[in-house]
Amino acid sequence: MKSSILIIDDEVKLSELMGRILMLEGYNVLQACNAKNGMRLIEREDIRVVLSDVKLPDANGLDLVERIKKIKPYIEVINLTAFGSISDGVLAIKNGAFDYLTKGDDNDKIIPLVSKAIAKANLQFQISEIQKQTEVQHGFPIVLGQSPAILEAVDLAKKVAKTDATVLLLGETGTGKEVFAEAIHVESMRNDKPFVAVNCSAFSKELLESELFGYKAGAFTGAIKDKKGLFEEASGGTIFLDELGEMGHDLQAKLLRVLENGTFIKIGETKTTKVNVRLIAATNRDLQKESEEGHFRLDLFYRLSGFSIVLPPLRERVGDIEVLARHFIRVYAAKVKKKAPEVDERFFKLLNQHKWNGNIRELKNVIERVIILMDEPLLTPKLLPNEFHNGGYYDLVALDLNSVEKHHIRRILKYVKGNKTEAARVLGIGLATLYRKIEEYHILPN
Ligand SMILES: Nc1ncnc2c1ncn2[C@@H]1O[C@H](COP(=O)(O)OP(=O)(O)OP(=O)(O)O)[C@@H](O)[C@H]1O
Repeated sequence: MKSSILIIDDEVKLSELMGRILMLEGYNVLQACNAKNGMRLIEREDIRVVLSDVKLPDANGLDLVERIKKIKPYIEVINLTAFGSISDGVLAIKNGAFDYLTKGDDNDKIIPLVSKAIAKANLQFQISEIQKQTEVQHGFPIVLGQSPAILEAVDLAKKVAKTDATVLLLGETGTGKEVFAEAIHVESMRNDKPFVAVNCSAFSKELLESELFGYKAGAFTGAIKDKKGLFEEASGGTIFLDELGEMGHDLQAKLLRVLENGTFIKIGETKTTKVNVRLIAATNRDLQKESEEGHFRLDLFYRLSGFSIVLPPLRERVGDIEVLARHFIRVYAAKVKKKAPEVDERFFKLLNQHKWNGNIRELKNVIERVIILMDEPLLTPKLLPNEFHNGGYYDLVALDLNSVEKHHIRRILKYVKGNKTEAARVLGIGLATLYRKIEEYHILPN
């Protein structure tokens, strides 16, 4: 894409000549004969460099630098000063201009100077875009949405963030439990210390213990030197244990001890280690039921459930789907360096009707796919996968939710040629959850 340059000068002939020189260099050139028109163009157009005369009919070009930077800080301004007016040039740079050119005298300097200013402005523009995206990725602003259910969850989370209480986040897969956990950490007094997230289902039971609590050299074959566990890594900060329901009974006992008195014993060690870590746990399983059935320690369940926050599934916050979708559209369009597209209203209508079993993660993936597929700056329903359309996959099978889930898992397993790790990633669930569902639904290998 060509970079745009704006020339603000009431001397039309000179400005046209400069414009032609710059156009021949491949730039897109816009012109304004006074500050008012220039500012209007700056607001409306994607301009990176401004060449502005110092003596404009309605303003002083030196003061314009500040006004421009106020609305688009990445734009670089080059002031055009009258012959012999060094003081203007000095003042221009003092005011934040990139440089100055003496009118009629510096024609051979224009191109290299503009090219340097463009390079700097483009870099600043990219940085400001990245900052815009990361700004919303911390704390509660990231928890997008206005539905009563999510506002209530945010309110609870903000209140508990200021304390040191253990928090249990409950909600289906992809509802944003990890996003919430990090937001609680960011809003807490511990935010200058680490936030360590662990997905318990990603490790075997034995490995999980050594990951969390570490071991002493010689504790088992292969334990060549002492290893710090993630609890120690999170020292002073917060540890987030996702899919906690996957943890074995022995480890649950060890976790309870850390919660009760802040100590644990490393594998192969005899003395205790002390840690000061806040715990946030999450699960998409019914821990109360599992505790009553003996699959989860009741004492640990009581200890954890002191402060629980339920994250609503996306289908219960339909009003937020468009807000989230628009956010992901902006993020993914920027990622593939495309301009954020317009969106056909029917596109949102289909999104609102969808069941979203994979919740926000599913929505995010659908939007990423759509942005990759789009080849015009308009999102239409035809870019959405089959299951969004009448007569699509789910309508055809039209079965109860469990059958649809079973059918879908089978379909994905076939798609990834039986690779369970890949299937769990595509489905947006933990590996252990996938194994549990395969067993539950008696899904046979293809
Ligand atoms: N409010 C939000 N705004 C933007 N993105 C979000 C939001 N909530 C969740 N996401 C995105 O959705 C995806 C799923 O979120 P997250 O991992 O927090 O869910 P989860 O409930 O922990 O899922 P699981 O139970 O499967 O681990 C992530 O990619 C996350 O960035």
